[in-house]
Amino acid sequence: MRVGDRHFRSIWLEQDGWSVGAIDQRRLPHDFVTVRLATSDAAADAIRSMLVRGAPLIGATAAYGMALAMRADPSDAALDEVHHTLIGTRPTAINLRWALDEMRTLLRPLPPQQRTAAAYARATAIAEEDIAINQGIGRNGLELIEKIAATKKQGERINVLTHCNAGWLATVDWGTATAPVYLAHDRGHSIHVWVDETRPRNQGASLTAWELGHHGVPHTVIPDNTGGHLMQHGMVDLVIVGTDRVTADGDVCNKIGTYLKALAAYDNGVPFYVALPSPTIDFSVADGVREIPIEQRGAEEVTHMTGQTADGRIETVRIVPDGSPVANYGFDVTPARLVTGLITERGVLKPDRAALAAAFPERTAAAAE
Ligand SMILES: CSC[C@H]1O[C@H](OP(=O)(O)O)[C@H](O)[C@@H]1O
Repeated sequence: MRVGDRHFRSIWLEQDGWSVGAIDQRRLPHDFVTVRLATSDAAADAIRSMLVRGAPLIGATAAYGMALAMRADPSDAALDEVHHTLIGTRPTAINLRWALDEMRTLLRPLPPQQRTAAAYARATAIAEEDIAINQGIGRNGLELIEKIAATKKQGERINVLTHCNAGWLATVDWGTATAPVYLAHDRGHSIHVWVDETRPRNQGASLTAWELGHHGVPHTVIPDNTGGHLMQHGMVDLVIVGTDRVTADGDVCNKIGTYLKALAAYDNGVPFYVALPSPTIDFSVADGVREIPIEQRGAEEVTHMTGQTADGRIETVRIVPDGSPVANYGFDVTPARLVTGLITERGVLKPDRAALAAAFPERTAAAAE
């Protein structure tokens, strides 16, 4: 998407045809820095450190990581080792496992000498597919926004609330939750986004606000605890969030705090939508609260904050007393009963097994094998 007068994706194949470029999202919003990943270990470190983050993007990065590994050593042992290394980087987003299993299923039967070219072709296809899927999500979500626009006076603002970053930075391009917003804005609708800052890593304040600002979308950054108040006062027309894993029964795992937004939305009759590409559906699990592994990240993400001083220096400061214990759960699960609809590339679906199976029969067949 747009960064000033240039267009970027979140990940790309470099001119050399084999190394991988990515935006260092840890440096945003203060510095726009790109990096070149030249080994599968560098790809794994990029995922672990959240240099790249967002369910679809870590899947695409892992796919390219396997291609980098095959370029270095296309043996069976190397294939198994890189699959094991990459799948262990982050446990919650199912896109990571989906992409790695796709790659291994493709590569395993091939003679080693054919694996590198096949790996790069499939990794590139996964990235291109993500863009096309997100454009489909955008079109299907736009219909929801335009239905709301039709109930408002000419030019009256449509207010969307989102949590964390499910924007183009969380995918290869366009984003999931933001794709309908970008399309609505580009079509001239008066759309505004309440952006949850999303403690502790502040993906909303640092990434979603940065994205929307570069695209010219009106937005307001709010502390995480504000959404319920806004909904009580009729200031939110709909909530659209992303997700890291949706179960066969429609439970939604997403950034910590999403469940609380869903409860507030349910209590105030605000439509709560989740935007997702089909690789985010995990047909092998039903009960999200009990079956989805929730990543716990380091205490330093809670005890410290990083920001920019008035004279432009980047500083990290402690905000929690030394010695105070910390819990840092990265995700939570919103039960399907709190979800109004799932915005997918194949339409807006009810959050239930029958709707998901009907929309994606090929995925349910594969899960049954
Ligand atoms: C389009 S999926 C984005 C999803 O991923 C984020 O998690 P993280 O920033 O930790 O990778 C968050 O849960 C977003 O909703």
